[in-house]
Amino acid sequence: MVAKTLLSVEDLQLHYQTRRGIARAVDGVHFDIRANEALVVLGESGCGKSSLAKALLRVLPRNVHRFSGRIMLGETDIMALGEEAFRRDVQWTRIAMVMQAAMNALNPVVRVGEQVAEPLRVHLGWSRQRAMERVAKTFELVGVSTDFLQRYPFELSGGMRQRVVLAMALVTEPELVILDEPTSALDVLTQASIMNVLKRIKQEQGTSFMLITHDVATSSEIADRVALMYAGQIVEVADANEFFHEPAHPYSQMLMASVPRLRQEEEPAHIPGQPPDLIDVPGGCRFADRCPSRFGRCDREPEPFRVSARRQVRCWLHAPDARSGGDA
Ligand SMILES: Nc1ncnc2c1ncn2[C@@H]1O[C@H](COP(=O)(O)OP(=O)(O)OP(=O)(O)O)[C@@H](O)[C@H]1O
Repeated sequence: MVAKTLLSVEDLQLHYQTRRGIARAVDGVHFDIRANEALVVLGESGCGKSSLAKALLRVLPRNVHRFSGRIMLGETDIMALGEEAFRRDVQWTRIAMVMQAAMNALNPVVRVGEQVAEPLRVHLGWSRQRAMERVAKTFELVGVSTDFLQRYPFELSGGMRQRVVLAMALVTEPELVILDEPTSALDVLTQASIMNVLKRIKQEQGTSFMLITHDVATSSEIADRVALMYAGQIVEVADANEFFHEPAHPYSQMLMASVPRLRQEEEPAHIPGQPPDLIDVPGGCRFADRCPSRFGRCDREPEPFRVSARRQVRCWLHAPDARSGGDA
């Protein structure tokens, strides 16, 4: 049976006003996430991954110039909700997030059990006792002994602190948990144990995850699907197996060729050039300057072409008429 679509995003835009001009951090993004699915969002630094996450949870800075598009969460059109309804019914309760470097942002003078209870107390208005019972259950879920409830953050290792912030995101039993670079500050063994925790939670709780990272190796651990971002847009979204073994977009292909592998004889490839400035994005395909397959059509901006039921590629090579010649 095909799982239901949990989140569906169409033409999402998040632009910032800056002194130099408008930064188009998220610029026409389309994708969906199914129930009990892990979508990994990959991309180079600065391509808009965190902005995409913040747009979904509506945690926006003051200098937003434009925030638009359509986001359906189940049957709810969450873009149509006013601030108060969004905060009450969606934020931290149906969609929760582990922000980048969250484990370093724990309050040093509050016991971790109390901190994890906060979303239940603040957003759901639960009593202290009821909240602490749920926190204890969530600690077990993420593999933290309940003896740690009374501890302060500085008494915990990095891996344990990361599990605590994960517990904070899971404690309200949200349908979607967004994780922004959840393991980048951790050693490889701790990273692997956190990924195992996520996999187990996904299996046991049916939670959907959107995991943001620039680390292809970590992402392959958990990904059911992969979305690759470039210059504020998703250039390819595909089932993980297809993405890792037969990437379709030229940028995806170059990215996969650049991943170092153990015992590899030849040097991993590198992608020449730089991503464009988001304040001054070129017309046409944003990857064209770095693309070895560039051709005539790339002067116009491609749309995301659906090449199969589960795969979209924003590249003219994959336009419906490209295989029959097009206007190349
Ligand atoms: N509040 C803001 N005001 C202006 N520009 C911003 C703001 N936040 C992010 N940006 C810019 O938007 C672009 C996308 O940033 P974002 O943090 O979303 O990218 P990212 O892919 O998550 O990067 P990283 O992997 O380094 O965290 C960058 O050019 C960044 O400088």
